[in-house]
Amino acid sequence: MTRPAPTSRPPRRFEAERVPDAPGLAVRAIAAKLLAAVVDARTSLDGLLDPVGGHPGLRRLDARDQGLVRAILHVALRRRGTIAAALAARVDRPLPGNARALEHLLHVGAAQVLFLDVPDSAAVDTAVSLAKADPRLARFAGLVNALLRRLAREKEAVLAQADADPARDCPPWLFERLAATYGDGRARRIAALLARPAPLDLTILKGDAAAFASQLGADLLPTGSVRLPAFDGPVTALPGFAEGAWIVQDAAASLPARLFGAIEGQAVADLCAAPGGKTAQLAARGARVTAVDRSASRMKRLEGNFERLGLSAETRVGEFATLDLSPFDAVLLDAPCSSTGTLRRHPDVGYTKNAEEVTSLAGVQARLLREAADLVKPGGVLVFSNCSLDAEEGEGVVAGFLAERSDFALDRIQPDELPGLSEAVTPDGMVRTLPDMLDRGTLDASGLDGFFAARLKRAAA
Ligand SMILES: C[S@@+](CC[C@H](N)C(=O)[O-])C[C@H]1O[C@@H](n2cnc3c(N)ncnc32)[C@H](O)[C@@H]1O
Repeated sequence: MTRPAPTSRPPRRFEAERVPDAPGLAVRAIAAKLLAAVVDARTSLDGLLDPVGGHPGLRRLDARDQGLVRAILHVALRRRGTIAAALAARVDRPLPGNARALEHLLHVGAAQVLFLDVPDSAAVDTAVSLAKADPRLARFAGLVNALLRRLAREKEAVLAQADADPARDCPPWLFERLAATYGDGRARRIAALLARPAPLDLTILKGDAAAFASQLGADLLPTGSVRLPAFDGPVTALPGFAEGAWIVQDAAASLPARLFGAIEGQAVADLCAAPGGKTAQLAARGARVTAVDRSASRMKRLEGNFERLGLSAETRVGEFATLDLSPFDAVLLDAPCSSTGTLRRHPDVGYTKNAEEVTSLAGVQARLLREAADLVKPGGVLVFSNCSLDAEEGEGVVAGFLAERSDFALDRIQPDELPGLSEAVTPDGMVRTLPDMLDRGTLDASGLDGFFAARLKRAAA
């Protein structure tokens, strides 16, 4: 990248396509911009970080620097409450309310100082340089310097207190809902897990999971998934990737497809299929799968994944209720939801979603469940699932459906269907995983995504 020619005009603020190219500066400038996009404009981080369609400045960085941007953003969002409190405790008076860019720059600096293996001097100096280069922030450069240096000096004290109140790092609207549903103590335990980086879980599609776990020195979970708690490299380098032996999938996300039991040779529809994790599980177990998704680009990803995995499925793009589909022996509806159960992997969700959206998504799910039910043959099975922590999107949707549809009944899931995770089976026979389940000794090795699943059976004709 070449440096822009010197200009006599005052420096412009950095735009997406105009970022500084001194070592390390672009990384922090982009991180601050993307943090603003998530927190202020509620933009999904996945879209911003996408290697193809994501932020243009990010795409120009090399893989290592892209990784650093991702790491800064993940920890800045996951630990947002701790960072905000640590900064607030070290300023004499509150930062000016309109200085959002200053706040984002400080959060990016503090995330590195407190939680990442980045030299303090690099974190502080880049923040100060960026402040000086931005006309809105130049007058705060001294404050940025003093505040981040003080944070670096007092890091140990901050970190010693970081886990004292797990609720602090949970977006307040979400904590309120968790506490209302699961009680204050449980909500705090869930929040403590949500503040940790997620382990890497693999679902083994070919071969023996136990042998694979021992080859990798990984943890074989009682659910059958293989867990690498602190994996930080490219998954493509792991054995079995090229052979399509496994998919990356949280242990909780692997459960809904398992609830169908033996499905070899059956006609199974996966109606919200892309990018295809659960579709792959169904196809690997010998079902004749029809995969539907309304998103053509996500369906392309499913097809790419299936190529690597050496699996096949019929694919259809469109809203499933508008397509000409004949009824199936079994149907999976893994519905779009608020995704709050995946916060550990997607820490932006707490800032891009809110309580109103939970209610509106529950309405969408209720409609999709009604539509999906019509695609189940008499005597057939329908599994409804999503990755929300919210009862309104799970138990509430199923209760509303059963009140309307006398031709369907709950097919109760038995605790022994989820070995090692029977606590996730509710008294009504549904699955509700919570992030504080699946204790594996340490916080970083424990937990799983929040997921909901119910199995419904249609009456025989
Ligand atoms: C939670 S994601 C599915 C994840 C997927 N089951 C997996 O395990 O990889 C929800 C998907 O539903 C799709 N979708 C939403 N409404 C739809 C509809 N009416 N018909 C088909 N697909 C839909 C979205 O495009 C999105 O890909």
